[in-house]
Amino acid sequence: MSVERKEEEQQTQMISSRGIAYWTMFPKQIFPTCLTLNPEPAYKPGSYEDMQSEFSPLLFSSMESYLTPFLKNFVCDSIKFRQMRRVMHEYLPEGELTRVQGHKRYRQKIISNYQPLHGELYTMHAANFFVPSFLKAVIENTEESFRSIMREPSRGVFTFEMLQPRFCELLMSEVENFERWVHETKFRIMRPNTMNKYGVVLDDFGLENMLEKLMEDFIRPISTVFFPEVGGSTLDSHHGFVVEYGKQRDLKLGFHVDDSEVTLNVCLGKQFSGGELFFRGVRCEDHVNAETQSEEILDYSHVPGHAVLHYGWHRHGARPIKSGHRINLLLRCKTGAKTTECLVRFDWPPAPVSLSCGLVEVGKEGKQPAGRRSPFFRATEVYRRVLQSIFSAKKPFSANTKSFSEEFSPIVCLRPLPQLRILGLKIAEGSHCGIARLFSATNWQRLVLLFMDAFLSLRARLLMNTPFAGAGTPFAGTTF
Ligand SMILES: O=C(O)CCC(=O)C(=O)O
Ligand SMILES: [Fe+2]
Repeated sequence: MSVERKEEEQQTQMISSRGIAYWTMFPKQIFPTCLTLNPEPAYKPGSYEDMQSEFSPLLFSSMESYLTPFLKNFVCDSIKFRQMRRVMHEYLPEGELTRVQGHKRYRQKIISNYQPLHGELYTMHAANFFVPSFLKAVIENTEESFRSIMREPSRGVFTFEMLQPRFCELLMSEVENFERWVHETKFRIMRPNTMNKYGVVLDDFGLENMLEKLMEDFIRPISTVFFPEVGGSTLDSHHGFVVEYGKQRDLKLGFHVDDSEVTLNVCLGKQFSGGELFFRGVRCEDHVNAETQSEEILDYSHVPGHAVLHYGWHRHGARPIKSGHRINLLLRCKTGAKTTECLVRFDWPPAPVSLSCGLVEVGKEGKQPAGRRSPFFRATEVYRRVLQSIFSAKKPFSANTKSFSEEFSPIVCLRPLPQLRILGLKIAEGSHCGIARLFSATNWQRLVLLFMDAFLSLRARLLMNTPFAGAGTPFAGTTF
């Protein structure tokens, strides 16, 4: 019996005991409409921790508020669970599930064979890991406390002392031990990214939970203050690894942007010269090669124990190392991977905006609530990702996202995905453009909800199974 079938039966049995088994037999027929346009803001979703699934329980919780009222009112969580799981499967990109499962097996294989050297690294011991000034600032958790330990040598690049020397030593020694094990067992490991031939992914050999804590309890509070516009307060997934430079290691790192909203880069050691980190301004994907303004130029020399925190889209690279050996801990943090909590509603007029570089800078003259910094919006990137996520599912049109505005504005209806429609979406026309955020989640991408354009009062949403409002009618039926 297939796993799926078996699971289905088990679930049916479980539900039968409550006398409503038949609901689960024909889920699609019974519930052709599963999700609604508007989540209920005050809705309290249930917990899906106990449900066996390939998806994160958080994903189910966050999706629950988008269920139709009919489904939401069901007392039986299994029914909701099944419906949501069905929708996720329907919209999951081909191969994604296989990839995720393959990586899970890869990690399990390492973790069940590799013997850690320093067990104390594997759970968060803040007092042992961080320098007191850093800890104090995070505990106080105010912009002032963070600024009191930080420098901002270039806009959006923050540097501060963070890790205790002993922690750095232990982590480097653990990495060395892991590499020894890899060498001895001839285990084929995946390197942190395509640019590094050396370095290891810390999440792959057991440090995932500790690094998740590092992101949640230490980096997210800081990002909430300094990187709100890219979802700093909702960072919910990370990629943690070390990079190594030196003789018989990587020598430098080319100019690039990270696949992250916010990146933490901390030097662990050891002795070295050269290898400076250089920054050249934040750009969206379409403009990564655009000119650099003089005020965007920053060269930074790494100091062991000291951290740099920056936008993932801040263009940067590392200069060649001249001597010695440099090891850095990298934590690339992303938002929206696990939950849709990042459905941030921009509640102030975002005007004026400019799309000259796809990087929308908002607010110089615009009104902003006190305490908010003038933010960047990676509008082009957001649109691209929204479209890509839709297109890659079924390829309804030739996915030339650049000509999106001519092709689809102002009303978009993705016919081959009849349930998915974006209405009233006006993109990148002239000098005005709304604020749009992609609230993606690994598997939730097909279900992208979204967007608003407060400036133009246009609303664009990705609709699920809701009636088409009719071409030419800006969708204005709802407000956030
Ligand atoms: O070597 C460094 O400090 C930069 C590393 C980096 O930017 C990366 O791995 O993405
Ligand atoms: Fe990087």
